Amino acid sequence: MTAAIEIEGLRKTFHSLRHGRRVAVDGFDLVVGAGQVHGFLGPNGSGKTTTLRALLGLVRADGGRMSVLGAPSPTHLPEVAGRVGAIVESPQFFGNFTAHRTLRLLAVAGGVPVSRVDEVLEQVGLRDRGHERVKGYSLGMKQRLAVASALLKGPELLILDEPANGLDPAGIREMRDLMRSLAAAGVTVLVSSHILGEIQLICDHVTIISRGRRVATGRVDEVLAGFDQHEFRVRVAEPGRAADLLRAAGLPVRAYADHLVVGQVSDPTVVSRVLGEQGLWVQELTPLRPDLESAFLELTGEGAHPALPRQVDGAEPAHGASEGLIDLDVRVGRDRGGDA
Ligand SMILES: Nc1ncnc2c1ncn2[C@@H]1O[C@H](COP(=O)(O)OP(=O)(O)OP(=O)(O)O)[C@@H](O)[C@H]1O
Repeated sequence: MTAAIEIEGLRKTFHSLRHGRRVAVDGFDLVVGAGQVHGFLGPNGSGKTTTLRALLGLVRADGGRMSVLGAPSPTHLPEVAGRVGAIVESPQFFGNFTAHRTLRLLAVAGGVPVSRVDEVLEQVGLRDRGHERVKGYSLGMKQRLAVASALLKGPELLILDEPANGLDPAGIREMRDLMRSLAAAGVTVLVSSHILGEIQLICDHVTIISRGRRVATGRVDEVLAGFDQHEFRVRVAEPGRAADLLRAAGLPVRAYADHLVVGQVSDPTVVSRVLGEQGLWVQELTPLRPDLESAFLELTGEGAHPALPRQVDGAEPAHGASEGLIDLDVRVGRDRGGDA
């Protein structure tokens, strides 16, 4: 697998008079294969933005090795900068400019043919509104304009930090469709988010960070498989008696108002046979698949279950580069200051 992004052992600690020492990223590893749509998940403050900023040379890492499209980062980023689009936090645009004018200026500044402006406006679904002033745009439209600006140079790798942040459900759906169409066009996408349902719908791979460390990585279905407890929802007349029978057969059972949840079911016919043999006919027998949200909550500490693995991470570490700061054409939003 060709890696579009490799991070190995990234470390970053912030020091400030007000908050003292704050370890943001603590030996973090990430590998994004070319062609993947890779979700980068973590709770607030877990180190996602710091990781992306370090990768893009916007903050100096304390240690670790990184590469982008094979180029050691940040030292050799300029060599691949033209092939990478990135949006780290919400970019600011001049409200009095139209999207068209904004993009035209960015195209000229970036040495990109201005004919790209209409193409990217079309790509993000803003072509009809491209001659309106940005100050009249919804948040979702501004986010799409940000993506359009990152697409101007036709990047093969797109890095998006929380693109769905603050969007309403319609805006999130638009962003999801946009990312899907980019993926279909062969763009590798790394997208950070804490909106898990969206990530599950969009991404084929996922890496989960908690307190600056990777706690899971892999294909979404592989990560979820680690959390499959083979549970089934069972509806049956006389649920009390059914629960006793199933427990006597050695299966863990949780009773709810109108159904039972039976665990460790490797073969569902066992459930129907145990109950059917005693004249209890099963009305519903539905597998309960783990979703990314429950896996995330287990891995990041909230709702942790002692019986579940805390670490489902079996990936190989990445190999990358050294340190130093460079200037990369990245759309950056609010800067929280601190040491860089
Ligand atoms: N410039 C800075 N100065 C001091 N501390 C910082 C700075 N940037 C980040 N931090 C701290 O580093 C930790 C990780 O923050 P980071 O923004 O990387 O997390 P995140 O996962 O992106 O969270 P969110 O989803 O809330 O943006 C937090 O404790 C944060 O307060």
